[in-house]
Amino acid sequence: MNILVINAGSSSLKFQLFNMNDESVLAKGKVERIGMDSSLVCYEPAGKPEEQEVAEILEHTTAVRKVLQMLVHKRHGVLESIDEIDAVGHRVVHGGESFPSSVIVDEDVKREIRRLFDLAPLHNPAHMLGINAVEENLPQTPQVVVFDTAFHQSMPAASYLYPIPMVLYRKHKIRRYGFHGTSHAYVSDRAAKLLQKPLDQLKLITCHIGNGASCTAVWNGKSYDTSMGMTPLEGLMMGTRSGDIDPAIVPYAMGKEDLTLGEVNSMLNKHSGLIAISGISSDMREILEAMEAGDRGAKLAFDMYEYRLRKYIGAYAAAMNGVDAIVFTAGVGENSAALRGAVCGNLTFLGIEFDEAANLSRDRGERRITTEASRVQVLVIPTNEELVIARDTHELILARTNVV
Ligand SMILES: Nc1ncnc2c1ncn2[C@@H]1O[C@H](COP(=O)(O)OP(=O)(O)O)[C@@H](O)[C@H]1O
Ligand SMILES: CC(=O)OP(=O)(O)O
Ligand SMILES: [Mg+2]
Repeated sequence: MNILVINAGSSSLKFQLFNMNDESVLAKGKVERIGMDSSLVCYEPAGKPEEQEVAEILEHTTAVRKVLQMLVHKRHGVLESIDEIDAVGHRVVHGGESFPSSVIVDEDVKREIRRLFDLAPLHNPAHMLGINAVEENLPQTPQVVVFDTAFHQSMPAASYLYPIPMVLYRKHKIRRYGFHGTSHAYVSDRAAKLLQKPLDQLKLITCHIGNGASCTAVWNGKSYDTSMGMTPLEGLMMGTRSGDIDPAIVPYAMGKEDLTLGEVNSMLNKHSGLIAISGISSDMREILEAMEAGDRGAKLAFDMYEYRLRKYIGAYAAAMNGVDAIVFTAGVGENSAALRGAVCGNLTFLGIEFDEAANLSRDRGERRITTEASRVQVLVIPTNEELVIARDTHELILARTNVV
C-alpha cells in the first residue's frame, strides 16, 4: 500500500510517500517558507538525484499541487500516475477533546476540524486546505487525520486545567491540550531504544523546537505536562509567537494602542517571538547569521529564546522529581548546536556533562551529546511525524478494508 503523508506546518509543508509493505520511503520533500517572498521546494526521490527549486508558493493548496506534480514527473517522478497513491494521511494540529486518536476523514470530521479553527488559527485552516486539495486531485482516495493533541490526552487534570472558573472548562472545554504530540511520542520511543531502557521507566523532557516550539514532560511513556496550552500560542518563545506572557497585557495593550481582539491575536501569533525581538526574521538560521555579524537585536532574541526553554526544562525536571534524558528535535533542535550548547551549558546543576565535540558533529542521525558518565543524558533525535502518521493511516485503512 502506498501512503502519502502530508504535514502542513505553519510555514512549511513536508511530505513523504511510503510503501507500507516495508515502510520504505519512495520520495520525500518539503516546501519551506510558504507565504514568504521566495519559497524553497526540496524533493528527494529514492535512488534519484535531489531536486531543489525556488518558487512562489503563497499558500498550502499550491504546495499540495506541486507535490503531486513532482511525484509523477517524467524525469524524477516515482509513480506512473497519482492513482497509485492508496491513501493520504494528514497531520492535524488541533483535535480538541473530540479526537483522542486518528480517524478516517468524512464530512463530520471535516466539520469538527473547521470548528476548531479558532483554537489553532495558524494550523487547522492550513490542514483543511491540504485535505481539500487532495480531495480535488484524488477524489477516490481515502484520507486519514492524525492529531497533535492525541498523545497529550494522558495529562492529569492538575496539568491540563487552568486556575480559572471551572465553568469555562465545563461549558467551553477551555483547558490545556498540548501539541506536537506525534513528535513527542516518536522521539520518546526512540530515546528509550537509544538509552536501552524501557520507556515506561523513564523520565524524559522532549524539546520540539521548530518554527512552533513545545516542551513535554514524558513520564513513564506518557505525556504528563506540556508547554503549549489550549492553543499553540502558550509556552516557549517561537518564530512568530510570543509564548507565555502576562494575560493582563492583552486588555492593557488593546486599550493603549486601540487594538481589536483580532489584531491582538494576530500580534501574539504572527508578529511576536524571534521576529519581534530581532526585527530581522522568524527563521533561526537568519537570527544565527545576524548574531554572528554582531547584531544586538538578534543576540537578545536568541538569549530570550534559550532562557525561556531552559526555564521549562527546569520546571519539568521539578514536575517529575527528576529527569533521565533531555531530547532535542525539530528544525532548530536538530540543527542548532548553538542553542543546544547554550541550554545545556547552563544546566550543569542537573548533572549534565556536555560533550561539545558530539554537539558540533556533522552527524545528522540520532545521537548522544553528553558523556557516558553524565547523570542526565542529552540526545538529538530527528523527528519523524510522517512515519507515525503513515502507520496510523495504514492501520485504519486496513481495518476498514477488513470490515467491508
Ligand atoms: N541548520 C539550521 N540551524 C538553525 N536553525 C535551523 C536550521 N535548519 C532549520 N532551522 C530552523 O528550523 C525552523 C523550522 O523548523 P521546522 O521543524 O521545520 O518548523 P515547522 O514544522 O514548524 O514549519 C526554522 O526556524 C529554521 O530556521
Ligand atoms: C503546533 C505547532 O506549533 O506546529 P508547527 O510547529 O508545525 O507550527
Ligand atoms: Mg513542525
